Amino acid sequence: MRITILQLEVSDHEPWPDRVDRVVDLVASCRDADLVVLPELWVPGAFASRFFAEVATELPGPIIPRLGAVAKELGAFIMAGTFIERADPATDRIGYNTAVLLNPDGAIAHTYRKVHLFGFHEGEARMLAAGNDVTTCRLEGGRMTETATYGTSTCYDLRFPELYRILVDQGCDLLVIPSGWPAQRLEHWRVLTRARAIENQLFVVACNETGHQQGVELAGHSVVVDPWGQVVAEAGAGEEILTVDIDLGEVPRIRRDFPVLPDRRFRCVPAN
Ligand SMILES: NC(=O)CCC(=O)C(=O)O
Repeated sequence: MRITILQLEVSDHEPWPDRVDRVVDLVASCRDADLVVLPELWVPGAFASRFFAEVATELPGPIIPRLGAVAKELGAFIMAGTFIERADPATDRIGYNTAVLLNPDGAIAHTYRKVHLFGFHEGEARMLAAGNDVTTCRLEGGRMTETATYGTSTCYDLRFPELYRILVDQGCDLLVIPSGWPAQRLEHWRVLTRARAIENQLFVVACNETGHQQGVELAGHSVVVDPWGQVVAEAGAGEEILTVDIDLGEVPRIRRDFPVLPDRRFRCVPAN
């Protein structure tokens, strides 16, 4: 399976409508990918909370159909990153931080509302509503010759390992993590992406932003980690397109040869 990560520069100096046009063109250039992956909240910027209300939309909104048309043209899945999905106006929250997967027909195949909101009472933690559902989606068709069980989580979720056990219990072998992770905590990113791959014995595809938003420097260093915890490919600090071929057959091989998961003793229950 060929995966292309678009590690986008998302900086305050670029007006977001310009970025949307630029990114749609970039995605359209990914001609040989089975799956194209975009980062978290790349339209406003993960830390550019002053734009959240302005870009909030019901799904699909104006941008996702443009990417859907590209998915159809490429015959590829597009993990379109995350969007501010407008919430019920009766609540005091603008919306959800929602990850959207498009299938090769250009339709929405899966959504995931970020469960753990970042900011400790500021930023998205104050402005957005948390999701509760953790589900997987089968990837087959399009250009793909194999099938994957796709699961996703968003950025800060990486710090909560119990979420990933729910995905593993649903057969997840490909974990895609759109992110807006700051440079200040790059070493946490490196350790946690590998830890999630090792403990769950699956592929981790983590797509980060780069650039500067509201005084925060984003780390870049998007990464693909195999189910043994080895880094298959890692981007640098700037905007970059990273293409990698993975063999999903490694997941059942490693789970068979080093069968850690059946030794689990505890199961997770939602905290609230
Ligand atoms: N966008 C985010 O969720 C940022 C998470 C973060 O900075 C951290 O976990 O550290």
